[in-house]
Formats: sequence, C-alpha cells, structure tokens
Amino acid sequence: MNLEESRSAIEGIDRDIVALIAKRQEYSAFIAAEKKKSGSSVRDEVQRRKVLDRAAVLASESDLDEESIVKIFDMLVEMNEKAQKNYI
Ligand SMILES: C=C(O[C@@H]1C=C(C(=O)O)C=C[C@H]1O)C(=O)O
Repeated sequence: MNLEESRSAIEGIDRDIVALIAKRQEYSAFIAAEKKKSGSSVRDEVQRRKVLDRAAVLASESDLDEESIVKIFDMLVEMNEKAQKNYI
C-alpha cells in the first residue's frame, strides 16, 4: 500500500469515527430525558468510571496506549454531558 492509499484509508476511518461519535451523542437526548424525570444529575461518577475503566481494558486488549484511549473517552463523556445539559 502506498502513501496515498494509506491516507485514503485513514480518511475513511476518520469519517467512520466521527459518524460513531455522532451516534453516541444521539443517546444524550434519551438519557437527559430519563435523568430529568428522576431528578438525577447529568454527571454520574460511577457510570463515568465504568466507561473509562472499560476503555482502558479495551485499549489494552488492542495493544493501544491506555492513557491516550482513556483521555479520548474522557472527552467523549464530557461531550455527552454537555449535550445532555442542553436538554435539561
Ligand atoms: C451517558 C451518561 O451520562 C454521563 C455521560 C457518560 C458517557 O458519556 O458515557 C457517562 C456517565 C455520565 O457522567 C450516563 O449516565 O449513562
């Protein structure tokens, strides 16, 4: 595979990543509605920890740097919380 082909493959993957992030974000509306009903706060520290710990395990299973993957997921959680706040 040459440089152009590799870059084109990466572009496709980047598009997939953004589409998956958008899909993840869509759930913020449903989750915000449930939290509004029950009066729960947007940030759920127990669930947040679960998501970040799972990300670390998945990173390690795929031989990826755990710290970097956890940072990415920390940003995803923050994005989701920010979106939920727009619904509450
Ligand atoms: C999505 C939720 O709300 C927040 C966002 C989370 C996430 O993006 O995974 C996890 C915990 C919460 O702080 C949830 O409570 O499940």
